[in-house]
Formats: sequence, C-alpha cells, structure tokens
Amino acid sequence: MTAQAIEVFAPAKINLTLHVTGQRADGYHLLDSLVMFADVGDRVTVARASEMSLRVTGPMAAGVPDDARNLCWKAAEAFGEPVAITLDKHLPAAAGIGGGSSDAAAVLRGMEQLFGRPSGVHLPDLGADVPVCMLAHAARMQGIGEEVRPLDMAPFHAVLVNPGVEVSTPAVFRVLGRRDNAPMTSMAETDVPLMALDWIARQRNDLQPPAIMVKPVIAEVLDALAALEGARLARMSGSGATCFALFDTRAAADGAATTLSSARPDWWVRPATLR
Ligand SMILES: C[C@](O)(CO)[C@H](O)COP(=O)(O)OP(=O)(O)OC[C@H]1O[C@@H](n2ccc(N)nc2=O)[C@H](O)[C@@H]1O
Ligand SMILES: Nc1ncnc2c1ncn2[C@@H]1O[C@H](COP(=O)(O)OP(=O)(O)OP(=O)(O)O)[C@@H](O)[C@H]1O
Repeated sequence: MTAQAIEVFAPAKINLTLHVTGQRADGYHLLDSLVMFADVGDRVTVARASEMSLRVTGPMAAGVPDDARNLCWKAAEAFGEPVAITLDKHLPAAAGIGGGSSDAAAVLRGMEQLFGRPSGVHLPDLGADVPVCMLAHAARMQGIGEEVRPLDMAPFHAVLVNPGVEVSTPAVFRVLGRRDNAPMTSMAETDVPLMALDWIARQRNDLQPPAIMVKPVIAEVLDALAALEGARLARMSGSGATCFALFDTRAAADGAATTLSSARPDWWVRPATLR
C-alpha cells in the first residue's frame, strides 16, 4: 500500500550561540553555532501528484511565496519528483529561526518517506541552515553550515519573541564589524543542564550587534526578555530579529510568555522547549 500524503513538523531553529569565525573567498562566513529545535514550528504535507503545486495556509501565511521561490518548492524540485505541498505557516518569515530552511528539510523528509529513497540532495545548495534542519536535533554547526555534529543536550525551556520586523540575513552580514572572532569555548560541560546554561551565557551571537544596527527594536526585545521573572539569559537567534530567553522550567517559560504577550500584544511571543 502506498502512503497518499505525509505530514511533517518543521520546527523553529534556534541558534543558542552564533560565532562568526572567518570568511571564505566566495563571501560566505565561517560559523560556530550551537543549534537546537523548538516544539513550535510549521507543518508541511506532501502528496504524490502529476505536477508541482504549493498551497500556503495558517496564521503566518501572508507574504510567503507560493511558487518556485519558496524553499519547499526548491527542495521538491531538487528531490526530482512532482508533489502537491501544503505549508501550514506558523513561524514568522525572515526571522532568524530558519523557517524556510526547516520547511525545505521537512519536504525532503516527507518525500524520502513517500518515495522510499534518500533525497540525494546536496543540502547546502538549498541554504546554509538546511543541513542542520535536516537533522532537527541539537547540534554543533560549523563551516558555512554544512558541518553538523549532533549533541546530547538536556532540553531547555524558552520564550521566543519576534517584534514583527523582517531582517535580511545578507544585510546583517554586511554591517558585521569583525569576521575573525573566536570560536566557541570547550563544550565538555554541556551534558549538565544548568552548567550548560552558564556555558551558553559565556558564548555570543556575533550577529546580534549588527542586527541591532539594522533593526534597533531588537534591543528593546532583548531588554523585555531579560526583565522577565526567571529569565536566565536573553539572546538573538540567527540574523534576527527573533530573540529568546532561557528559563529553568517550562512552567516559568509559560508564565513569562503570558506576561509578555499581554504587555506586547503586537509581538509574536511563544513559550517553547528546545531539544
Ligand atoms: C545566519 C544563520 O541563520 C545561522 O544559522 C544561517 O547561516 C543563515 O542560513 P540561511 O538563511 O539558510 O542562509 P543562505 O540562504 O544560505 O544565505 C543567505 C545569505 O546569508 C549570508 N551567509 C549565510 C550563511 C553563511 N554561513 N555565511 C553567509 O555569509 C550570505 O550573504 C547569503 O547570501
Ligand atoms: N517556506 C518559506 N517560509 C518562509 N519564507 C520563505 C519560504 N521560502 C522562501 N521564503 C522567502 O525567504 C525569505 C527568508 O525567510 P526565512 O523564514 O527562510 O528566513 P530566516 O528566518 O531569516 O532564516 P535563517 O534563520 O535561515 O536566516 C522570506 O522573506 C521569503 O520571501
């Protein structure tokens, strides 16, 4: 019996750290990043079809392309079979949480199941974040994103906030000052959750200062997150504008998200568990 349609969850990608350690001759930057995935995300459904199609639904569908510009479409084309895709969009776009990349990885995972073969796609060609999104598990990401090593991390509890401004990743890299920053320090302690949190606090997101230059509201988001009861650390993810704060328990994250949602109903605020 052949499966008719496969639904796959496309989790938000969170860069808990993001060190920019160099730049290649082609302009792409070398990264060193601790990446985890949230229980908040998009939903992708793929079904066999005679020709490619894409329908974008959900609360965050506005403005998301529903044609060959969408990374879901590009992923299916790279796989090499026509499919009917439904993308139920819950994540803000151009937000530093890998929405398009995670959707593309979900399409590939769904198609691998549907057609019973590995995708064979060279993942970095679809985007620097696609290899780690294909893993969808805590990982250290290096190179320009193509070197991905899974990590055995305890889950973290977080609040995610996006202030509703789109940020262009190339624009943030353009105003980045130094490109040869130090990599992450030794990760030997990361299997102990609270020590891991202290370790994360000692690392950086090198794109945070340039992103604040491009969109100053990010500094306001970070201040609001740091002021929440129980917040242990506030930082930006990817090239922004989404930021996160980490909490000791899910209940603390849930309570903080409720407080911030009522204070800033215009912001996208979600409690999340990161794995
Ligand atoms: C910054 C991160 O969000 C960290 O996870 C990602 O590396 C960005 O991943 P992505 O959106 O999948 O990136 P891509 O679509 O491949 O690249 C978008 C643009 O970001 C810049 N870019 C991206 C990745 C990288 N390692 N160096 C770069 O300089 C390039 O200007 C590139 O044209
Ligand atoms: N499936 C998709 N979902 C959202 N945007 C998409 C998708 N496919 C293509 N796009 C286009 O890509 C742009 C960047 O959106 P995306 O959400 O992938 O970026 P991002 O969150 O900045 O990713 P990253 O964290 O990898 O930098 C959007 O402005 C949109 O036009």
